[in-house]
Amino acid sequence: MDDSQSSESGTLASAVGQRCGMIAIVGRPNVGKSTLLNALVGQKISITSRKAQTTRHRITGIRTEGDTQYVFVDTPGFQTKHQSALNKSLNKAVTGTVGDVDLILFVVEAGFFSLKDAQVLALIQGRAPVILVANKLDTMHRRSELAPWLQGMQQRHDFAEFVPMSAKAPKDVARLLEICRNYLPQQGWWYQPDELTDKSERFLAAEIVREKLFRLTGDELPYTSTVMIDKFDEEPGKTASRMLRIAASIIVERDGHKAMVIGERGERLKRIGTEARQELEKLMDAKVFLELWVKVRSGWSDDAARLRSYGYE
Ligand SMILES: Nc1nc2c(ncn2[C@@H]2O[C@H](COP(=O)(O)OP(=O)(O)OP(=O)(O)O)[C@@H](O)[C@H]2O)c(=O)[nH]1
Repeated sequence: MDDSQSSESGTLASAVGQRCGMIAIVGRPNVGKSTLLNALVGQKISITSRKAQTTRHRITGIRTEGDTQYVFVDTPGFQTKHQSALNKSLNKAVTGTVGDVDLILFVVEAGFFSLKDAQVLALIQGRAPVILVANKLDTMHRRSELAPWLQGMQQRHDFAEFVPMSAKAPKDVARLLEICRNYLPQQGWWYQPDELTDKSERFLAAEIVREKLFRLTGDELPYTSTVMIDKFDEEPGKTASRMLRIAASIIVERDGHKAMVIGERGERLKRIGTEARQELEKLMDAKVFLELWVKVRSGWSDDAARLRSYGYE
């Protein structure tokens, strides 16, 4: 057997028996989508909060377990308007392969079904198989009401399965993962098995800067503006805590947008940097040094506007 043959069969051999597919997690705000996603992926990759609507963007998490690679999408009400560069590129990679998701986890609170839940359910009719995840089971006081409630739910949609559970109970999460596996096609993995480590933090850094950028500029800034992470280095710390050096570029279309982002005497950019740094430190449990640049896409003139936001400010 010559070299080319052996490497080819090596690739095939590695894909045999593998499963891989895309799973969308949908539901109205506050039902626990982010909590579930984090638990399924096994790492904090999505921002959770008691406040509704904290998930602004689609964040994809990848979990590789045994023979299966699960690619998760967190989609608040199928919002597509504020898509990040990350998600666009991930989506491109993924849609090229499958066209659509393989499985939808429709998350509701066990025992409840509101108009908002119905609106989300209407969006997913006729798509991939849908599993009803009846989350927050731990908060349901009368368990005897579960069976009739589930029966009522079956009238609303031809759900593939019902999974009453709590996203906060690891055993429930492991069971859900096993169930999901059955819906993923047999095909080779799209990502490295260890993907979702440094990279996801890098992605997350861009998401957070982006979130602060849009929140602090209001509706003024066009959504064509993007954030790119130029540097994401972990420094070997002298102390036990981690130390991250992150440099990011906010890329805008026009000089006028650049001025808008920078604000008067650099105030707005400074605030974006400070708020992003504080949140990153909390999420990544690290001391963060964040450097932000504002660049105009045409020409990439990165002359002015640099902000250093040091951890010891
Ligand atoms: N008791 C209990 N609380 C849960 C469970 N899952 C999530 N929560 C809580 O519900 C709240 C909302 O959870 P999130 O994961 O942020 O909800 P979300 O659906 O992502 O919300 P949006 O980002 O607004 O779309 C948080 O306070 C979670 O801690 C659960 O199984 N049991």
